[in-house]
Amino acid sequence: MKRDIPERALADVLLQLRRLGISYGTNDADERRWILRDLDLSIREGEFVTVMGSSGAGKSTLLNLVAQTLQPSAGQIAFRGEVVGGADMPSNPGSRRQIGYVTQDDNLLPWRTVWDNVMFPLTLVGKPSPSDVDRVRRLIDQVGLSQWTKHYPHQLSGGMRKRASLARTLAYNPPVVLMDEPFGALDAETRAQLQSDLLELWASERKTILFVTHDINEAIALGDRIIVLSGSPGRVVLERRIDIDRPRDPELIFKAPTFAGHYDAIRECLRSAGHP
Ligand SMILES: Nc1ncnc2c1ncn2[C@@H]1O[C@H](COP(=O)(O)OP(=O)(O)OP(=O)(O)O)[C@@H](O)[C@H]1O
Repeated sequence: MKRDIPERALADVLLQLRRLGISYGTNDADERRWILRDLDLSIREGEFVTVMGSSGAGKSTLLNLVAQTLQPSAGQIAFRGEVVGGADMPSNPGSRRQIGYVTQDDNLLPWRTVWDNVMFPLTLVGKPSPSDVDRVRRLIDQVGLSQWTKHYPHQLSGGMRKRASLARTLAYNPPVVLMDEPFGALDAETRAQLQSDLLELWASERKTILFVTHDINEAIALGDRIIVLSGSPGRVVLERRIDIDRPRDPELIFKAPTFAGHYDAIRECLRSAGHP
């Protein structure tokens, strides 16, 4: 594996995957098909990690393991040094609440307004406090939907629904946010705007983000670090730190002096992994 990341002290590691693996099949170990195997990854507090890889390499599976919606077949997941998930452990609803998940679909509830959709996760855990309400108002403002709080999802554009979905995920303030190709279906202009807005939100909220994308420009524009998964079973085959200064403008990221070097290295790695 090509790795340009120095070994880091574990002190600032928020999330650690240790020899993580998942397989499907019969109970006979020999017949199981491993989707991910022996995956080691440490993610620092506040880090933005983008995940790339060929189709079927296990990117969504990786997010589902971190979200604990899938049970690993091997290895462990540690959060702030404490093991919260593993092959021999039942899933832990308490640690799941540390994780926000923005999926490819926005998953907004069609019968609720924007305001009620964003409030929804908070209402699940009790009566929202005045500070919760303030936070939701601020998030809706930050994603540019203040004029749309009384509208229903079907009255919004695709980009606006993504914004509402992002605000809803951030509403309960999870330290980790997983994003699975959230902007994949949007037109280029909307996508660039959402990327910028996401970077602003990330800077103000200081979340730790694990973001899956098929778009090399997007991966470079957003990430502190890019990892590429490949193979069957999937493993990390490239890990690359993106040394481009922040704040970044996703639309002009190609002008950064080191952009071409990153782009070529990632493209080459994806090509040899069978990515079109
Ligand atoms: N329940 C399951 N049983 C068996 N195999 C599964 C199951 N779920 C996923 N897989 C397999 O796991 C592999 C990884 O799937 P995953 O969706 O994580 O890939 P991905 O990298 O996100 O792909 P894409 O880029 O196409 O979204 C695929 O080969 C898929 O067929």
